[in-house]
Amino acid sequence: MELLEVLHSLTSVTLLGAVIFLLVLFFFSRSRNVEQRKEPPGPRPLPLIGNLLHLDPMNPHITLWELSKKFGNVFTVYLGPKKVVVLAGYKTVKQALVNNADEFGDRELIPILTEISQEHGIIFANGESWKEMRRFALTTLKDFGMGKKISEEKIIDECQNLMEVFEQYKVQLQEELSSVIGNRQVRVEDRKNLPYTDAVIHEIQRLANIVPMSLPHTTSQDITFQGYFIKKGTVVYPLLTSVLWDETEWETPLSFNPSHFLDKDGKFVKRDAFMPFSAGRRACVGESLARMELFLFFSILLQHYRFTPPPGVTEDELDLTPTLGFTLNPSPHQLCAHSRV
Ligand code: HEM
Repeated sequence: MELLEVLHSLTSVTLLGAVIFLLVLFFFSRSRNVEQRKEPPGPRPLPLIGNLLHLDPMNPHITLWELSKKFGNVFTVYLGPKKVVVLAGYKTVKQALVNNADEFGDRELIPILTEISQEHGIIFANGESWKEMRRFALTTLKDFGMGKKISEEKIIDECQNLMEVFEQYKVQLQEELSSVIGNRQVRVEDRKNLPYTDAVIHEIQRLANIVPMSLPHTTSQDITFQGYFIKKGTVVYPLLTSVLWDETEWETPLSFNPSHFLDKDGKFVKRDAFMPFSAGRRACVGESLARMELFLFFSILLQHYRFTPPPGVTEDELDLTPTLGFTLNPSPHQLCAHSRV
């Protein structure tokens, strides 16, 4: 009987010891894991709503940009229950999208959109289908004449239609034609001789920042990035606002300054942090076409018209605050176009 009791108490002690041992083991392995898998920091989320209360719904990109100043260039926010890793600043966004293009190159698939597109198309697709469609789109755009004569003619036609619309309002002639362009038709090849116009267009794109959070990416595999562990399938926002307005890259990040793109002799200079079309394997497919359109529309319109606020409104009174939709758009407002010819 006594022997049984001794055995019984021995078993209890052994069991207790084993449990304590396992607990200690679990604790240490967990803390080592946490150490190894340090996740990007971020504001403390609330259950269900996450960090939604931290975000300005009208300007989420601005709030995220401000949060990056507090939590660093790689940080986590919860949009409701959804975890998002935000990448901020030119160097970090470039390191992720260009140097780690494969790991950060998948698109977040939004269920309703994938349902509609059946995962075909380019924007909301991944894998082989995306690769094929992207290649096809780029080839087709090239065949269609992206950057060549055919599309140039089409864009010029469109621009003339737009000018006819202005003409209907019998706009007033007020200023002379730009001395750089003169009276003849502007062509794409004129861009290199119009460094100031080119710099102004770039500066508008930089400051206007029309796709402020790019499009959502996801990680295609686990990755340790700048010392932080990011799990495969995590949604990633490359915060283009923080690139286009990066204080370490631009002399006057928040004010309009075409000199950002001009050297001391007035020649156009490219800037690495000019990334409105994003970068890496998911960068905008339509960049060349969009750049050509912007140049032709802008220079032809300015060649023919001088734009002013409507009578009774000063330039300072114009509300240029953009409205947030899929992209940042100008809010509707009235302008006067005064014919210059
Ligand atoms: C000023 C005009 C434009 C801007 C600022 C712009 C900007 C962007 C940005 C920031 C992205 C996301 C890239 C990323 O996920 O990292 C994108 C993707 C894309 N853009 Fe544009 N875009 C413009 C015009 C166009 C045009 C004219 C086209 C079509 C001809 C186009 C087609 C696309 C496509 C298909 C994608 C998805 C690429 C992919 O997921 O592989 N874009 N664009």
